[in-house]
Amino acid sequence: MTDTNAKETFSFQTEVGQLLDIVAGSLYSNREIFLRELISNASDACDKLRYETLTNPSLAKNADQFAVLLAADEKAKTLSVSDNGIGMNHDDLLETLGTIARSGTGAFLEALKEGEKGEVGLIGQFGVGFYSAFMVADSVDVLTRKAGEEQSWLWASDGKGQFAIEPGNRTECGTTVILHMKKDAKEFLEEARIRHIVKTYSDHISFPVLLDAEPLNSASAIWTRNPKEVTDDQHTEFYHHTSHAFDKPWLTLHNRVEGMVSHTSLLYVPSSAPFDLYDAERKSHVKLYVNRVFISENTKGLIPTYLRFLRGVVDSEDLSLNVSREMLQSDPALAKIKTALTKKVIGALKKKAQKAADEYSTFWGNFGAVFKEGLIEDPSLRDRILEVCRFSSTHNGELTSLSDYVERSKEGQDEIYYITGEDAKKIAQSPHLEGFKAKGVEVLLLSDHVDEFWLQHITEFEGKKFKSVTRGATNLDKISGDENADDDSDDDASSMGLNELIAAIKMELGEAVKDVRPSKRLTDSPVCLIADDGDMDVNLERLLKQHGQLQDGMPRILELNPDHRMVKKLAERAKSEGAASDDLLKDAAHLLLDQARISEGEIPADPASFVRRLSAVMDSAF
Ligand SMILES: Nc1ncnc2c1ncn2[C@@H]1O[C@H](COP(=O)(O)OP(=O)(O)OP(=O)(O)O)[C@@H](O)[C@H]1O
Repeated sequence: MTDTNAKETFSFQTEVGQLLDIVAGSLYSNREIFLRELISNASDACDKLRYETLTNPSLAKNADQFAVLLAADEKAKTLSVSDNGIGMNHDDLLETLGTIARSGTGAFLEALKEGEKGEVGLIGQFGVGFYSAFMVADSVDVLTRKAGEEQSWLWASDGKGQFAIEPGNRTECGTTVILHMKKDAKEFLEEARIRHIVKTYSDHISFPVLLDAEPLNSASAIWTRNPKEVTDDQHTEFYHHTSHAFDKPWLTLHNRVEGMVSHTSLLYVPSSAPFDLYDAERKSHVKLYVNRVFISENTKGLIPTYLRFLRGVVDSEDLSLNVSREMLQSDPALAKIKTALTKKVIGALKKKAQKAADEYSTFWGNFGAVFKEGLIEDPSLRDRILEVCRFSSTHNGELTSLSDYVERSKEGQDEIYYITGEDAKKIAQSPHLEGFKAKGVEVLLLSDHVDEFWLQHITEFEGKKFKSVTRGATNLDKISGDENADDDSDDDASSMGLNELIAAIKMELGEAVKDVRPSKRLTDSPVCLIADDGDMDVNLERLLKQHGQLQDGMPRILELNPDHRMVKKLAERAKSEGAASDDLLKDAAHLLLDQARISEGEIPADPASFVRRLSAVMDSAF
């Protein structure tokens, strides 16, 4: 229990202390953003209380009159920001105004650690929330009372390592933040300055922001305005406010849908990837409003998880206000909104991809891996999703669509070739590609984990089957390739001794390989490993092993390049008398297998034996 009469003193969390040192000492030119942050918090508090009053109307007497009040006292040198929102109790104060609550603040500190001191200028972009008050104030008081509770509290700090909490004397719920302004920050007490700051940064706030009872902002939710009347700067401010991001929106989608389930959506695609994009929870971050009433930050069932990079709001008057957040998730109307939004977003991406391929590549670099999850998750929209997917390929350094790939495919080519792996640069160098490159046959280079998985679900595109170049036999002969690049390897395997070499290698390697055979896909490298047609692709096997979902891999097929000088020499040796007891041939069999493994980025199965054999072979060369 808290002793309600005593004044208690606490130390800030270490990171807050560090942050406050930076904030308080900064002669930062954009200090005015402190007001944006405080108004944003006040507006969030009103949103929260308005939601609570849906189920408990007695919580707010003036539920229709939520507002943010600003008051400047030039004599006392104080500026106060008040709201009649949810308020905070003793525990809330301890939890939030003493620790780092917002992700942006943590990111700011990280950037600061990595970067130069000059990066302090980034405060404006990151926004450090409540703590930015200390850029302009010597000390800050917070007088607050939580809705539904009798006790109010006064939090006070000079931002120098400690803060105090004691009982306060507030009669209504809500919060007042009182800033005791620094000498050099008196400008922020001037009416004109305040008016300008609010208009610049907080016009989108949907509650009235009043200075001496005079409204300073439009106080209409930005998404309810005519899209043509919202400027880019206003969008950016709203995007920052609603998503706690600090970049600019790459794409803005503002739509109104009338019909069975009417709704307005204002969605943003960020221009850089948010921190939590790959969090296990895969949360959506689009806020749901019902008839202007804020419902939830992360409503499940509103946005598909593969569009979790979207930010913004959706507001519908056709959802019920009188059900819990959980029940709302299973409302069929919500599912209809989700489908409509998804189609809109994919449609807009398609347009961007067609009209601004360069920009689209940047988007794809940020979010492509997440977006491709939709190929698995959303079978009903698979074709539309596939249409806007882009892939690296051996064609050139640019991304390609599947349709363009198909258009470029060679005569007789009825497959879409791909190679998967973890590192785009490495797979581009893979020996498996040699034969394809020589024939000018394009191969998709797929380096996202998700690629392995959607390829299990989608087997063809425009009548052409997807085919891994690291699995099964290749049929490059039937494809008419580029001039002079045709394979003219000597097929007389027996006269070369190739059959004998293959037999010797098989004998020596035993069950370590599934088969040994001449290769059609190699031109420069002597060997490579291939998965058999029915077996698991090499990269998928590697991924599953990494995640502990697979113990042992399948034996692979070892392919030899019959045109390679070393293979030819070995073949000659295999043909000669005494081959059966030729130690060098035996060592070479193991070394070839290890070499194929190494070229895939793996380590030899038995590194000690590998080194011994390598030494023996090198030794015999001198
Ligand atoms: N006026 C207020 N009324 C009620 N709670 C507030 C108010 N101002 C701040 N808080 C509480 O303090 C917390 C910390 O605020 P701060 O501005 O530092 O970060 P934040 O607003 O949580 O960050 P983000 O903007 O990323 O959500 C808020 O989450 C909120 O719980």
